[in-house]
Amino acid sequence: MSSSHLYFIAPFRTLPSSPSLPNLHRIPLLVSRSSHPLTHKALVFSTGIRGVSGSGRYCWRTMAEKGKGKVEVFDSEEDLSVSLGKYTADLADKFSKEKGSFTVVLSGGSLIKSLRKLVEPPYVDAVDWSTWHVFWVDERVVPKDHDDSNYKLAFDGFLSKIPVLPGNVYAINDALSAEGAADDYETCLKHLVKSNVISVSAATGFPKFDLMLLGMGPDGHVASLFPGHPLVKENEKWVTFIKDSPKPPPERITFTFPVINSSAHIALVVCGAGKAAPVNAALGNGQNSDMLPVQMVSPEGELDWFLDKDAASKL
Ligand SMILES: O=C1O[C@H](COP(=O)(O)O)[C@@H](O)[C@H](O)[C@H]1O
Repeated sequence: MSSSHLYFIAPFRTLPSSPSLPNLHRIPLLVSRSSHPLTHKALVFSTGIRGVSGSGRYCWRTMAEKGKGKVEVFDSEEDLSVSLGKYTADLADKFSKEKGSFTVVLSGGSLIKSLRKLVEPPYVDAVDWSTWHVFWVDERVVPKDHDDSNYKLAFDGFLSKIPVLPGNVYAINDALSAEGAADDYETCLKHLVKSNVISVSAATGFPKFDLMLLGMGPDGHVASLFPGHPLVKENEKWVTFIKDSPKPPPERITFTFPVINSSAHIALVVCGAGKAAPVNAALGNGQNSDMLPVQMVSPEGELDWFLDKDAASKL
């Protein structure tokens, strides 16, 4: 897709209501974006509940393969960040009202920049930050003040700008080895499960976080789970470590797929043409023999893709 192409499909309300719509994504593209009277920021592809997401936004809800989740494609990273801010704030509000807490898991990398709207009005003042419990899906084994630290990235770009309770921010212990830090983080999670801060999946017995905000690397890695690495198959540990990460720095700790996939909600946030190929591998119709880590993200809850148009350009 590109902005110069015709790629509007149909406003949601014009779609037939039958749940058996076959492969709507194959319907020829119909209307030029610029010529249509309604404004829209995104196309929404979904396997989920039918409905319009946001005012004036066209929704294309399909009955495509289950497990791929809802996909929103934004004109720009700026538009994506506006939507991601609202999505995160809405989920925080929902879980905080339901159970008095909101457990959110951050990635490193470009994800943190895409959370910038949360540190601006209205969210910075309106969100009840006291209910937030913040975790990392992966961390590099470096001191917390090191430029490679995912904690530092999140602190500088997000956490230092919101009144989250310091005791509710669960960074890894940077005084430990990779093995030690992974064990320590898993022990920390187990305590928080016991004290009911973190829920448990009835289906899997693994911790069930309210929201995981995942980025994806250009090779299709998520967290520190890299293509072809045996760690992608870890199915017992909650947190594990890697000492030969293909992306520097080599030593990291990471949540495992059983934990990632026990989440109530996962947002996969991907921007840039350099990531279009793995996005297409995950969401396109082609078959590939070796599953990329991003293709193994399949939560028991809801999966929402936030793509800018460059990341979606091969779909
Ligand atoms: O190394 C990492 O990379 C991924 C992707 O980062 P991005 O900058 O390409 O968005 C990130 O999600 C992960 O947390 C991080 O440790």
